[in-house]
Amino acid sequence: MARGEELHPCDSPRGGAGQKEKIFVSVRLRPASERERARKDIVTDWECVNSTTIFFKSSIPERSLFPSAHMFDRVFGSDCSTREVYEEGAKEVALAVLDGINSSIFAYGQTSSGKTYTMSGITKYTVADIFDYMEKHPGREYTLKFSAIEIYNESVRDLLSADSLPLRLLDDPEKGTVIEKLIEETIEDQDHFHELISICEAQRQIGETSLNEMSSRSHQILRLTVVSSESAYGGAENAGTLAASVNFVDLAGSERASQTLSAGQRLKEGSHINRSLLTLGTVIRKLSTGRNSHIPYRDSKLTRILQNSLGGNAKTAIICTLNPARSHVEQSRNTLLFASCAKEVTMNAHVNIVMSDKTLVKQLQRELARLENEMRGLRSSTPVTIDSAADLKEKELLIAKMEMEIAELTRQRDIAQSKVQELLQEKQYELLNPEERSIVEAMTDQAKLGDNKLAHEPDNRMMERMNSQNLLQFAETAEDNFLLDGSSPRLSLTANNFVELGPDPSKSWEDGCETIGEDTDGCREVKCIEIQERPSEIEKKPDQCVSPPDKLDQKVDIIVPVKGESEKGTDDVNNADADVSYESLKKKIQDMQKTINCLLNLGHMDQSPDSSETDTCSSRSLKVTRSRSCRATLVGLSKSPEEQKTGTPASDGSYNVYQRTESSFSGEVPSSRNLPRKDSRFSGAIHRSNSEDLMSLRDFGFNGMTGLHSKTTRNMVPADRQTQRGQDLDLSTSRGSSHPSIEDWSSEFESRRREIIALWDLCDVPLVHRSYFFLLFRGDPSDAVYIEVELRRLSFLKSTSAPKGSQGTGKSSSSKALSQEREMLSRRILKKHSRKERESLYEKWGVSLNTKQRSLQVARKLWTNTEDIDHSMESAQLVAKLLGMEVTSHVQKEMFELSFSPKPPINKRKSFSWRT
Ligand SMILES: Nc1ncnc2c1ncn2[C@@H]1O[C@H](COP(=O)(O)OP(=O)(O)OP(=O)(O)O)[C@@H](O)[C@H]1O
Repeated sequence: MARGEELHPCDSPRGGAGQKEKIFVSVRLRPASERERARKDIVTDWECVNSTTIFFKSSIPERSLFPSAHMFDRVFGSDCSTREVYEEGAKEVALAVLDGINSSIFAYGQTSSGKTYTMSGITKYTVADIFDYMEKHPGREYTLKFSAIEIYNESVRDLLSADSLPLRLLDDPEKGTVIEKLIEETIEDQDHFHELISICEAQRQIGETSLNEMSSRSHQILRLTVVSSESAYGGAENAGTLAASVNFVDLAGSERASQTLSAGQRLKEGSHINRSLLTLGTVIRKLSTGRNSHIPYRDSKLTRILQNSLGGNAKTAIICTLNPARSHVEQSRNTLLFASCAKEVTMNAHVNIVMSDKTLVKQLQRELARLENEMRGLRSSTPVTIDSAADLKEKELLIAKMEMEIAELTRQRDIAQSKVQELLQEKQYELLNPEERSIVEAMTDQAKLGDNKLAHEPDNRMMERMNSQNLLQFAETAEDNFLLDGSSPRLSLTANNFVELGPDPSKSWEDGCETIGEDTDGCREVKCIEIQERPSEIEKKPDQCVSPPDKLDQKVDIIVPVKGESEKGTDDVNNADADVSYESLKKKIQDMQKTINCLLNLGHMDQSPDSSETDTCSSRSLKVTRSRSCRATLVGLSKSPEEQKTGTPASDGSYNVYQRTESSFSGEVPSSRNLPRKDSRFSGAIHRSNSEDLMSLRDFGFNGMTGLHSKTTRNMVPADRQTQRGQDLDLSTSRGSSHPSIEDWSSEFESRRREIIALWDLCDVPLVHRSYFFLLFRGDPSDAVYIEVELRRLSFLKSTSAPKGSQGTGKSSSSKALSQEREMLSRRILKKHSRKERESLYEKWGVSLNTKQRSLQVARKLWTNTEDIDHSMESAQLVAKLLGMEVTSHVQKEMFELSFSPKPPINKRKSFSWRT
């Protein structure tokens, strides 16, 4: 059985650490020796009647008056083994040392009664059990130390020391009495311990031989000290090092000096022996009374050294040994008298934890926290509760009053707001030209055709937004206007701006102002494309782009009444049937939106040579119309010839395909059938069919570029396949094929490179750039995208640097749109810089700071000075749009990102600088 479980103080039947308990007293009657039996002296008057009672059965009449029965904690008869005595009379106390409790085992009795015989066995068994326990608990660290002293004639001698010099006793404020210079041997194993015991016995016999051959007249104290590491006890809560000692005290014979001593040296010896024994008796007797009287520990070396083991912090067991011979009956009776006294002594043992400073601090902190909690508890239990309740009631009244005030103020504010709105609406309406008024009236009529009650609310919101925008415009500075104009996502009818839906129309006019001011992105193209790709979601998304009529010069903001998600809450309050009519309302709003689109596109279509745009009103699949900015990204609105025939997407539907003619810079506009195509996947590319394609290219100012390829059509490299460098690239020279051969690409590459070289000359591109480009891009299929970028870039440079009037006559409107697009992109890029940074850039670029005309300059500078903008992917994408490319495929993204990277990678191809 594990000793810790068996003898832990808490589990002990005799009480745990810190609890009062009596000294465990047992009596052992040794058997008669052979010699004693031979002398017929064995007649014994003692009989152990049971395990706790020894009986005196004297046949001598004069002794019959003595008490005949004595009870102790345990009585061992002559037939009991030492093992039994250890197990039942000493083990529990001895092994308490493993739990950090000091303990002592005394052997008391007259000479030759068996003290040494018993104590040596108990010491041996104890050590064996300690080692056994340590082996069963390898995770704990134990240190076992051993020391041995002999007290003879009130002189303390170290039995482990070779010399016989007496040791001094010192008083330590913490430890009590300590023996100076006492040797403490660390015991490695049981064999080591037995060696040490042999040394002690040898030392003791040397002394005894010189003094008294017949009897042991000295007191021997063997001390085992067990130190266990912190982990051995209790975990973090009770962390600390345990340190305790167990004393095995083999006392000198207790017979009276008169019986053994006569005179001279022997008398002195006897008095000293008795002094320790007598003091021990006195101490035990005084302790047994329980009175708070003086205990004379310091009267002898023995009691002084064993002070703790006798009346303090220790567990103690006393084994009183009896000589069975009738001739020693007096001494035996004295021994029993001593045992009876000792039985009454109460001890107060507790665990000895040697705490580290850290542990002590933690414990003190815990104690402090506990005391603070107690104090708080005391405070809270004081009669403050009445005041608190009164305070609470007062505050509740105050809150109720404030709520009423808030409600009144809100009502007044609403009234004021509605008055302001009415005034602004009137004023705004007056500012509209007749055509704009008719548009607004048409919108209003359209709304009135449905549910008047429901239609009014969006109208009001629309006007709110109009008003808010006007207010905003007046508030902006020139610098802010430059960055905000065209980038806010509101619907704006202006000759120089595109039309786009604004933010959530359900928000108040104050919110609208904030939203407009904050939404600098303004890029709704992606949403438009998503809607296009997932027709089922169209009706859920109010964001639609409307192309503005170019002839409108005056800037007027019109908010199309659109029901947003957040509006539902208002309807719930204002209209009990809101949930039921929500779908119908949404449909009406969509119809209205369609009407607006039609109205607005009428103006636009007047200028368009192709009437396919009218499909935006009539075709279900083309509900989403576009602003000019959207045009750069909206794709796939029209079906390809293949799709028209089969009803399925053309080719594999996975890459950008566009076609160009080879007659460079001719300025001719290709027919709609030869314009770039785009299928759904790369929705951001600029390629579209028919009129969309035409407008797209015009808008971006790529007339020269499209004309450039008028003779030989070609396909762009599929973007997703560009990621697989080294693999065959599918190219085609025919419109219907999407898988061109390597031969086709080679001739294509040569042709394009010639174009590039020609453009370099026209654009006066530095030789360094030309050299790098020429060396790096030498016809690998994956070069297609780089070649394409360079061509576009050069086309742009050419178109923007060429003198006015040299770019063809039919370009003005698309050039204007391109200019607007560049402005918008430039603003978005520059918005990423602080005002200070922007101004320093303008200064660096020599761009005018005071008018909006600078936008074109800024766009051009951003085109050629990409190192001046931040290196984020978003900026790269915006610059890509400036280049007229849509960064949707992995390779393109990668390319632009790397082009912007301040630390170019090892791959030179990727690190090619696109700057001129
Ligand atoms: N229980 C016992 N069984 C057998 N022999 C015993 C027993 N107790 C003691 N003896 C023997 O009795 C003799 C005296 O024992 P021991 O030396 O232990 O007595 P003692 O009390 O220590 O005497 P002293 O006070 O002189 O040292 C020894 O020879 C020992 O072997």
